[in-house]
Amino acid sequence: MLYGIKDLITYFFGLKPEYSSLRKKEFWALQNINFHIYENDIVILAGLNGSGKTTLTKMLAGIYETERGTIEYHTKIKKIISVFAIKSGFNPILTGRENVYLKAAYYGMSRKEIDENMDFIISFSEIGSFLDTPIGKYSSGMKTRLAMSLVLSIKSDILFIDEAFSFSDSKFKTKCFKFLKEEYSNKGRALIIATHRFTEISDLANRLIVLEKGKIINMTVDVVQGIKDYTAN
Ligand SMILES: Nc1ncnc2c1ncn2[C@@H]1O[C@H](COP(=O)(O)OP(=O)(O)OP(=O)(O)O)[C@@H](O)[C@H]1O
Repeated sequence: MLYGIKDLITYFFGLKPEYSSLRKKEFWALQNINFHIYENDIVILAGLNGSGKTTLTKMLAGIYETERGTIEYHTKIKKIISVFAIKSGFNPILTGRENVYLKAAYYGMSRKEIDENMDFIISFSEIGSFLDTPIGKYSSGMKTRLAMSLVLSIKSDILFIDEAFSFSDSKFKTKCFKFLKEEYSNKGRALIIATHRFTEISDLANRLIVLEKGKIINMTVDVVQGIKDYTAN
């Protein structure tokens, strides 16, 4: 916390903190990371708790800045959507429908865009008449369904998903994976999923990146073998 305050003060005066070495108790959350994401890539980010998946995803999505090194986008990218804590941002006293408008605004969507996407969201989520029920009465899985249907309705060039399927039933998960494959494997877009449930999505991905203590320890196009090696170790 002390370092954070010191750094904030430094930033406040328009400077960037530069340290030649780590301060006491600091460590690199990510180090020597180097890879490309291509059009039509569906990449699984795997790794143990604390290996750096979320940090990397947030950096790629532009939420965290890099302290060293660069992230370059070579193609024209109009929309990047990143999904962390899929169920967050819902207001329990508003209905599902009202919450869709609220949450979609966080993703930068206009009212017109949401109106256009609403039919898809209703049919994909399959929550039926619950759409006009306060979301506080929803189960965790129903909230996930609604939030995920909203995300999938948005035509993003790059989609980052961090552990978003935990509360979904297997039927909905399968439907999402099928949709993601159709949408992200051949339309010039890209999908990056950080997950511990990679066996469920091994068919979906064309690349696997395994992180350990902030470093890439395996990067392979043989996703099935990569997952076998990862789980064996
Ligand atoms: N805001 C933060 N401040 C300080 N350290 C952080 C912060 N966010 C993450 N870390 C640290 O960075 C490391 C990587 O965390 P990260 O959340 O990226 O791991 P992860 O692979 O996504 O883990 P999990 O599988 O548990 O979600 C961890 O040691 C974590 O404690």
